[in-house]
Amino acid sequence: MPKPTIEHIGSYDDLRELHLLHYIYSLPHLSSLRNNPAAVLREIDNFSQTTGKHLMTVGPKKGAFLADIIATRKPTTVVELGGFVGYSAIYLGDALRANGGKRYLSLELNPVNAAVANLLIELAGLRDIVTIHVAASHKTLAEFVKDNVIDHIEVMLLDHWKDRYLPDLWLMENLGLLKPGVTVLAADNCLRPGAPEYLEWVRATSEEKSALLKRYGFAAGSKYVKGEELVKAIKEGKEDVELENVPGDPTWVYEREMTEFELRDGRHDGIEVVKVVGKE
Ligand SMILES: C[S@@+](CC[C@H](N)C(=O)[O-])C[C@H]1O[C@@H](n2cnc3c(N)ncnc32)[C@H](O)[C@@H]1O
Repeated sequence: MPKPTIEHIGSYDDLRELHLLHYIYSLPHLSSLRNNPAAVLREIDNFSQTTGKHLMTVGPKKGAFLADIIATRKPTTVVELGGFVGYSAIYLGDALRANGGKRYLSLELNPVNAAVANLLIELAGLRDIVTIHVAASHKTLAEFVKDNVIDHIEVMLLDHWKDRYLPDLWLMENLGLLKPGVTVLAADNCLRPGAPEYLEWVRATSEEKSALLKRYGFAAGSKYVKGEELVKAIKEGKEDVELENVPGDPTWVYEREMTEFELRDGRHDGIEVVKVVGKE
């Protein structure tokens, strides 16, 4: 009988996400990892060192930087786009709990990655605070609005595929999820592999952003359902509404800062932190 073909299992062709699970669950000291987020994170890092299989997690340095944002802002809810095997959810879910927060919502497209993450989050004892939502981020964000799961973003980690950073920001600009003086967006990998379109947008003036929208082919007065109309359509359960590529709102004003981190190979990556200031 021919083997069934499953086009995508994990994010890596060698299924290292599944090897990671075997590695962790074969550890002789597994019981010492239970309800111990730091120990689970240490073992995820050890897996890469021991096997030479790199995992695209935020890792300890960027994890500490992001945890500091949570300690400073003390959000009730954190949303992350791109959960992978749960490293950032464990790191930041733990930081959120330590700072009085209640919900860490992790959005992950790939169900196999989500299954791995769920087991590791459970092992770390964070089941009560971290939930994983399996779908493309734009769909889950719209569902959150429809079901009143969130009415604004407090702290968000953007760490999914880099070409989705900007369309998802545009969606949030339209859905009223950005709250001046409150919302902080931390976008990983802005230098490597890089998210140039996202950086260009959050650094542009409103005139420059209007010009960018034209460049992206959004003609003025085009028929996209935007802003409050889009929120209404989502709440009414309309299914044919465009979510994946909604033109951004050029009037949002952002303050931004890039923090650089040295990677294992000596090259640099950066997290762009954007604070929502208001609207022009
Ligand atoms: C860089 S990894 C995330 C790493 C994770 N934040 C960590 O530090 O452990 C990117 C993840 O984003 C997921 N992803 C990519 N595009 C997505 C989308 N549109 N919605 C949700 N998840 C997405 C991929 O399946 C992958 O697991």
